[in-house]
Amino acid sequence: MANNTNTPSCDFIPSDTQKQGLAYIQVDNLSKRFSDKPDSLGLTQISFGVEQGKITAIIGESGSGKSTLLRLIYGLASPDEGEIRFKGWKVPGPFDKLIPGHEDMRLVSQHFDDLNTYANVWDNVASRLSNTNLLEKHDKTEIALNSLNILRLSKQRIADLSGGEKQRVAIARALVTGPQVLLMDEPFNQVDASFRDHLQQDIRKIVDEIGLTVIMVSHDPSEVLALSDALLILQDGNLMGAGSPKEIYNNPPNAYTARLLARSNILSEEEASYLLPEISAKEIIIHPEWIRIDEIVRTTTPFTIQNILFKGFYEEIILSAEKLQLRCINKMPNRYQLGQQVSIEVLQHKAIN
Ligand SMILES: Nc1ncnc2c1ncn2[C@@H]1O[C@H](COP(=O)(O)OP(=O)(O)OP(=O)(O)O)[C@@H](O)[C@H]1O
Repeated sequence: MANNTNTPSCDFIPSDTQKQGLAYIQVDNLSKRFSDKPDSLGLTQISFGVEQGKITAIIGESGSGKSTLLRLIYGLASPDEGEIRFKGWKVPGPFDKLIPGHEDMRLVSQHFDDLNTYANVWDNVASRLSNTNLLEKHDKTEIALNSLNILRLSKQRIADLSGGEKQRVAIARALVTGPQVLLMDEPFNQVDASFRDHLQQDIRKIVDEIGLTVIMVSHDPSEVLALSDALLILQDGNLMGAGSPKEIYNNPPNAYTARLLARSNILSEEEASYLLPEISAKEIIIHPEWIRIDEIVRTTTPFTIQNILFKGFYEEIILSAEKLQLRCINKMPNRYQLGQQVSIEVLQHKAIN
């Protein structure tokens, strides 16, 4: 579906020249403020590159600037400072074009605003294509519906579909014109857990088969860790981390990232001195699975099991000792009782200075 040429489409700024040696999508020193909302943090001096044919996920708390960043990449808003380049060319902003939005990209928004509720699935997707070649229009629509596994829903009205099915139509509608970049804002928001996995697998398959580049916004750590090739972590408009999910999860650059991805224990130096007296650092990150419970009490100041939360095949255990409280994972449910005293071993930690 995607067409991978290096020449600019008609989507370029006439005075611009193509810069060489940049990432497929290169964001440099990007800042955005909203004048009608002076207290809003917008985005502050963000720089990163996006690789072609990969899934990049932008994750952060609500209001951290995820959707703003996606809209800037697409060209629906213009930066106050910095620039965004796609294949070396500046992405035109809303004042550079009659219809904002880069021609080689498609944005699937959170609320399916794009779909015609009363038209059927086929027409919603086919209507993106011109009537100059009806056979080609038919084939492309069929391919797009097939790739999202919704060909069987062709005759159904959008109004009669589930949230997950609507999401599939919205993606098929975005892909039918063969964009090179697909931007998705919270794509799995309205999809329940069992359908989510299938949709994620379908998206991965499309990315691998046609070399599509995907940038998606999410606030769900399990989703981004499982699906993305690269992660961008946003907090209050600042880029707090960038890298592969494994790298960032196992070696979080800061406490915010660790809390967001792993619901980590973040200990102050004083708190940490109780557990890891040999470490001197401003903060110590300990993921819940980096703690091992030892039933034999080996110290004079043991931990007490305060709470045991049933999570299916594992338990989340809350431990406390003096002022310190820790969350850890127990993969052998029903082994411990509330109030039981235990020792713990910290298998791994990350010190932040
Ligand atoms: N058009 C706008 N005008 C004024 N303020 C805006 C506009 N768009 C976004 N903001 C503000 O910018 C900040 C970032 O918003 P944004 O929607 O990008 O965050 P987000 O991380 O996507 O949040 P959520 O997860 O809740 O969707 C917020 O304070 C928001 O109110």
